[in-house]
Amino acid sequence: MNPSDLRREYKAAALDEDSVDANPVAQFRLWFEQACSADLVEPNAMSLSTVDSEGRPNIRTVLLKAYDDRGFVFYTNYTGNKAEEISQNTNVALLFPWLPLERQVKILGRAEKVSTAESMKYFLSRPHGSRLGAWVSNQSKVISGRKVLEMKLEEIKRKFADGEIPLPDFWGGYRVVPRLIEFWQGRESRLHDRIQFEQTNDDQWSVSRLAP
Ligand SMILES: Cc1cc2nc3c(=O)[nH]c(=O)nc-3n(C[C@H](O)[C@H](O)[C@H](O)COP(=O)(O)O)c2cc1C
Repeated sequence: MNPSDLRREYKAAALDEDSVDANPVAQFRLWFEQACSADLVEPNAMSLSTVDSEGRPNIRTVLLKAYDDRGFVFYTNYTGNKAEEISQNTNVALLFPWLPLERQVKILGRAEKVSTAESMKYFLSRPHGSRLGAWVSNQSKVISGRKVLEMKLEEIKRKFADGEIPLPDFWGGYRVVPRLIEFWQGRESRLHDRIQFEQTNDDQWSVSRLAP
């Protein structure tokens, strides 16, 4: 298939300054609920972009696990590449590609670790296998083969055979505190709607429409 032959008009919906919620987190909630109701695969999947110490970007998918006016939370290993990059530069970007709804949401902000209590609460809510998995994976490190993971899993199972699986001290959440949130709704003839919220100095949100 030639990618230049792939073409589709976006006609599903519109977004304008009058109908958008004045609070971008409330607007996010509306679209997130619609993404969940539309049965999208992993509606909470988002691309997370970081930069390394030399300003080179990196990207990967993570899962949104909580959000409110304070920001957008995901969980990960605190020793992997993304954590290393965040420790050097807290500026990150998130992107939700809700393509069947002809929508994307972009969030720019600063990543900060959530409290241990918050990570603990989430960790204990995870299924048994996921809790074991957090202990097994030395995230982002080169390993000689899958066997390494399987052997480590057996070791960890033996170690915690008699009780609860505790929160590893190298695992937890980050909250992305937003300074900019953009809602993109596809429209006909590529004249898409882009409504951008930007944080002002007095903690308010200023709203603008951007050209597509
Ligand atoms: C659908 C999907 C969901 C994912 N969710 C997470 C997640 O919530 N946390 C995480 O650490 N990695 C998650 N991953 C794996 C990451 O994309 C990535 O491979 C991993 O975090 C290592 O990234 P890093 O080496 O840049 O630190 C997910 C991958 C996919 C495809």
